[in-house]
Amino acid sequence: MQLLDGKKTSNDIKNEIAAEVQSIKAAGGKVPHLAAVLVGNNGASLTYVGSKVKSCQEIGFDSTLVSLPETITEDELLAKIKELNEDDNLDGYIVQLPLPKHIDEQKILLAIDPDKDVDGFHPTNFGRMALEMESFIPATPFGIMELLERYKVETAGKHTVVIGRSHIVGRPMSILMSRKGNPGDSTVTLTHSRTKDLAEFTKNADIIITALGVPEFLKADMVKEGVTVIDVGITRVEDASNAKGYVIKGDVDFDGVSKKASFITPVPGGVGPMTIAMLLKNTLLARKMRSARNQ
Ligand SMILES: Nc1nc(=O)c2c([nH]1)NC[C@@H]1CN(c3ccc(C(=O)N[C@@H](CCC(=O)O)C(=O)O)cc3)C=[N+]21
Repeated sequence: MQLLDGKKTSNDIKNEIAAEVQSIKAAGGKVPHLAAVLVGNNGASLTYVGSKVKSCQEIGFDSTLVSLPETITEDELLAKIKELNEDDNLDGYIVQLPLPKHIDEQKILLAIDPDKDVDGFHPTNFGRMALEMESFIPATPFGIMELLERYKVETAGKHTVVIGRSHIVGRPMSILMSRKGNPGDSTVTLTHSRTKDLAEFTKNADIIITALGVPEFLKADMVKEGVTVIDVGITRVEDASNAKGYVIKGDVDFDGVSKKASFITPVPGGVGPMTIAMLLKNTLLARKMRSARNQ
């Protein structure tokens, strides 16, 4: 069994990006600038946005945290987005999800300039991804593709089963794995909450990518020998014995499934850290695209 070490790989990627930032600086260019918009103060969101800002500092990016009150109206948020779109000093930004219920998420995502949409959530970027054109690829699926590539997991002709059809993980993942190329060229089954006999699919899968949010859902008797398992689940489970008051659980019963797997991601330290690294990679791409357009 080979562990797909997201923590180590994300550090490698961050070092590669940091080196590129140094050469941009040496050539007198502008360093990439990422902004994160955070509405309200959900605990998990604060943690993620915090580590995004910290990572920017580590690798020499400029970063801006736009912190807005939970009570902000949709129009006020749209005005803020217009401002970010027009800011010539900004290469890319993300609007941290989920947003408060009184705000229409789709309306917000549509307002983001696709050239600054480093999350790759705008329909333009999603469409470009599906059509195998150059685009920003959503950071979590992008991170999974990068892990598969760096660890040389064979995907061509393999049966990939994706669990979960969310717009930010499951659906894009199913598209990316079916695209031409390496990683890719996979035969994909996208399963979800209405799927009957899920285990009949997972038992026949060469690669399982699970983004469900149900702790330890995938058990050893649901997978075949030699399977590759990518665990995108991160659920905070209360645990008084832990200093933080919670532990993070993935969708996979790691102890059981890892005994049968050829490759497997841990949680934490798997897909999560890769997500941040690939967001930085998208921001670097955004900067290069802007400088090619002479801005
Ligand atoms: N617009 C937007 N873009 C996102 O990319 C986005 C988002 N909204 N909303 C929430 C999800 C979730 N997400 C994670 C990022 C890093 C870790 C991560 O680094 N996890 C660590 C553990 C971190 C912890 O202690 O909680 C790990 O798995 O090792 C997890 C989850 C990005 N998301």
